[in-house]
Amino acid sequence: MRVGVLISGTGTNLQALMEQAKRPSSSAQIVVVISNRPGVLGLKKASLAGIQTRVVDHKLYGSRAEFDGTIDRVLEEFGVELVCLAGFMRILTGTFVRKWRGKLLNIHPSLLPSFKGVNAQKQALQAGVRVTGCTVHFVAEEVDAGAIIVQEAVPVMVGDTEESLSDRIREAEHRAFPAALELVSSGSVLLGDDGNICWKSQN
Ligand SMILES: Nc1nc2ccc(CNc3ccc(C(=O)NCCCC(=O)O)cc3)cc2c(=O)[nH]1
Ligand SMILES: N[C@@H]1O[C@H](COP(=O)(O)O)[C@@H](O)[C@H]1O
Repeated sequence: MRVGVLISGTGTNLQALMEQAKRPSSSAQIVVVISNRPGVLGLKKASLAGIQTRVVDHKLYGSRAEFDGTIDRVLEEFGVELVCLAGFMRILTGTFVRKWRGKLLNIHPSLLPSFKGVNAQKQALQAGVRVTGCTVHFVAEEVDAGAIIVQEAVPVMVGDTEESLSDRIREAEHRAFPAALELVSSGSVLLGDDGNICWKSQN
């Protein structure tokens, strides 16, 4: 399946997805990486891997609709069938999310539905939970509320800072996101019409 990855920064999740897609057994082929910010490290990672990159700078657009419309045009240009949000930090419009329903995956650094939104790791520390983690989900219009595909638990250690916890969660992200990408690109998992996860029996 032809995959597009949207990034905004470092691209450590992108790196994990690219390594997964390179494996011979993978059903995914990453064909384009799009960043809403120019010059980020993730773009260099993609180029080093020989993957085409595009920058769609949200600051150059008068509206979210126009920004999303340009992203959509690039995805269509590359014949993308599945989109991964890997550290992508712009909220997408309902029109875009509806068009790509069931073809749009996001990674969030908490066990949803706990700790939605930005600074999820900080919310976990402030709540005093002993276990947090990461979630890969289908993107719905409501932020961080889509059907859950894969989760991985991560322990909170005594003395953890936002940084030490984020590093530990990110290691889990780099396992969870590639696993979810395979499940969806191989057709094992899809988003049902009722909005719930549907696991296709492979026999
Ligand atoms: N409609 C829809 N779109 C999304 C876009 C990105 C992400 C990634 N996770 C994100 C979750 C939250 C934010 C956020 O609140 N950023 C500050 C406002 C930035 C802005 O003004 O755009 C960004 C990405 C998830 C979603 C989602 O669940 N639904
Ligand atoms: N979605 C969130 O964006 C952060 C940065 O991701 P990356 O740019 O290192 O892939 C990660 O912590 C991820 O949970």
